Amino acid sequence: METMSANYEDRDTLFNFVVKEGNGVKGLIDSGISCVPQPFVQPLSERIATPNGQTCEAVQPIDISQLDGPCHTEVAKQIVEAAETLGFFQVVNHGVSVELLELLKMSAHEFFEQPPENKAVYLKEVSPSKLVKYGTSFVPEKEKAIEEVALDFLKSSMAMVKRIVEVLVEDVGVILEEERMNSLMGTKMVNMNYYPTCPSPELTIGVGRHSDMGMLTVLLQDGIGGLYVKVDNGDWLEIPPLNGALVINVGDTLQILSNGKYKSAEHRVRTTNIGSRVSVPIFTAPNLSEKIGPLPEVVERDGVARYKEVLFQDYMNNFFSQPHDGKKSLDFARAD
Ligand SMILES: O=C(O)CCC(=O)C(=O)O
Ligand SMILES: [Fe+2]
Repeated sequence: METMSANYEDRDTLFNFVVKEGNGVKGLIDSGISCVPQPFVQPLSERIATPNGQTCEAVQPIDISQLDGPCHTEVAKQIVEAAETLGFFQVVNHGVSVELLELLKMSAHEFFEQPPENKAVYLKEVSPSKLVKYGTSFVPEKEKAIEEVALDFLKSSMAMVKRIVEVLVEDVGVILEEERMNSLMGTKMVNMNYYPTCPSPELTIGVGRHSDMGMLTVLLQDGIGGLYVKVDNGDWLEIPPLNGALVINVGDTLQILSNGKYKSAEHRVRTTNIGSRVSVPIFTAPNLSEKIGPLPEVVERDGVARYKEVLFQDYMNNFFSQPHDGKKSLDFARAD
């Protein structure tokens, strides 16, 4: 175990403490540092100076419960437009109980606020489960409570996710067979992110610029704020916390399938000094053996295939082989 006098300016010491020993960035903050160690200081171009972004029409929440009622056309249009422009939107009346969302946020805080030695048993090198890892997931036998809420969240949001994907796919004139739909959404993962209070938020970032690789991401964020999405003109727009709402964003796979119609959104997260923040994303992605490429009907209509067909496993390997760099991940599938 490191002591308070450890030299966190040294990359290796820092890596061992934060990653290998599983103390996380939270452990660093808890050790009493008053400034972000040099290796975490971001180049000017990556820092997020403004505490608040602008908000605009595009982030007004969509009442998804209206999708299968008399306003179907209107609501479907809102979803399609948001997916085509920002690639991000919020939904309310989504069928996931608001009590469950509250419980989830509480459980995430409880999990991360445990002493480091309790969390260390879930580190990926030692975790008893292949699917369950500290930083990405949990140990079912050991963390029954947290596993149950996370699973509930996953289960109760899936119908909504599928419905949104259906609406988006229908709008490009395609009806996917049940089997293909299930293969395209066969990989599901719930993460819990914890952003400790940061002594110098202006120097660093919570999560760097990236896009998500899958179909759609559902994200529960708490009231702290700090999630930004890149707009076409290069500005960053904050997706404001909205109690009871869920954030939905388009991933790379859906951009590829739609031949570029839907925008996998480049996003990033600011840190703050007002309090710790938790967020809980559910990622849906294809089965690893699934081939992904622009849907043939769309290519025919567009007259060009903007992406080539790739095995999702290869897409994912490439995605995780590089550090975050905006939407560079899509280059792997770009047609030459
Ligand atoms: O914490 C957030 O608001 C977003 C996190 C995120 O982008 C991710 O986990 O992929
Ligand atoms: Fe993300």
